[in-house]
Amino acid sequence: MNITVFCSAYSLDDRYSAPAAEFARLLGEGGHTLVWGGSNAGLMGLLADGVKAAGGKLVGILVELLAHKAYQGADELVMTRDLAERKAELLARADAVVVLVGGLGTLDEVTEVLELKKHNLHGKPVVVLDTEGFYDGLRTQLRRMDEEGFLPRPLAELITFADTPAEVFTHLAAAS
Ligand SMILES: C/C(=C\CNc1ncnc2c1ncn2[C@@H]1O[C@H](COP(=O)(O)O)[C@@H](O)[C@H]1O)CO
Repeated sequence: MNITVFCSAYSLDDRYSAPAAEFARLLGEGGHTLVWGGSNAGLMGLLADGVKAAGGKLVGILVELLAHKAYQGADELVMTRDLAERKAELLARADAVVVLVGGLGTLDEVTEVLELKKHNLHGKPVVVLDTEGFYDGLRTQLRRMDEEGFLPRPLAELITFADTPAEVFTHLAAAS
């Protein structure tokens, strides 16, 4: 399975990096391919190192403006002209999307994927690994949208949340 992952470009403490490393190991050992932003920065680099060490493949979708942060050792690197083109490519290459902890870049990516799914422009599973309750706020906001009529279809059809790396793969298996 090609699994597109959105996550932080910053180095984070063990609370966040250990579950990301565990997720990377499971992805690689499962024989999956990591599709990601193609950077060696922070959690993105840790993720790629972990997938590679566990025998998985790496497909990096880079953007010209961040080419100097390219991960060395990917199986394939795709250069895109701008962030919009990169987001489209990250989704086009995915069988499923997984979201790890991250900042504005990650939030932008997952929001776009959900908006496209809302309009039935794709039907790919989207699973959030909610490490340390990092996404409690997002969960609350999305639930409120669901309960108060801001979504055209049930939230559960758009996104699922997992508490552990292993649970992410349980959700992905159930969706495929
Ligand atoms: C942090 C530094 C450079 C950032 N380099 C990036 N390289 C590749 N992809 C990136 C980078 N920054 C953001 N992205 C994309 O957004 C997500 C991470 O953003 P966040 O704001 O950290 O959550 C990630 O999924 C990428 O696709 C300087 O060292």
